[in-house]
Amino acid sequence: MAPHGPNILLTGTPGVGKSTLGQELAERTGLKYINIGDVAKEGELYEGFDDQYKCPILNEDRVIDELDATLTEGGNIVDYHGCDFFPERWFNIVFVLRTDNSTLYDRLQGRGYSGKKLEDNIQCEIFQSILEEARESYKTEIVHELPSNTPEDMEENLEKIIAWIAEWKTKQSHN
Ligand SMILES: Nc1ncnc2c1ncn2[C@@H]1O[C@H](COP(=O)(O)OP(=O)(O)O)[C@@H](O)[C@H]1O
Repeated sequence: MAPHGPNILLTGTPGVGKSTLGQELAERTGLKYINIGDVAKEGELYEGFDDQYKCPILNEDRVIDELDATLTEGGNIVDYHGCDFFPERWFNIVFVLRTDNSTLYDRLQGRGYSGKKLEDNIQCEIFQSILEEARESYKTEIVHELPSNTPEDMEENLEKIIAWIAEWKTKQSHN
């Protein structure tokens, strides 16, 4: 039995609610919440700067090296707006959060996004780019979409994931 619990990936376009859900889920389950953006910032795991988006470029290999031991142990909730560079073996389940365009637009504007950055993120959601990325990177049966528009959605998502964790643990104890 894996004593630390499963590894869960929360992914989706920026602003869909990954960190809000992930932090609350960690509080309720005792799993460890890992925000890839924060890990990169703390360890300065970057390789250059993106002039168009005015943000540093993630050094994906260094992020993987930094987290591999923790993820191999299990019991983590990982939050990132991308999913194709993580080792497939890291995750037991992948949730792709989805938000309606107008709601996402308001959230990103509220966060100070504007111009091309705002439009590109809305397009990313319209084209369901992250959902496709997840389906290409993991077994489709472990990839699940979750609506993330309202506080009620968030509560339902929490309950759904907590129920899944309980089921996962039961299965582990029978192995
Ligand atoms: N299910 C939800 N219903 C309403 N507001 C939400 C929901 N999920 C997130 N939010 C709000 O949307 C904003 C972006 O959420 P955040 O968790 O930072 O997104 P992400 O981590 O995906 O970038 C925050 O202001 C948060 O309070």
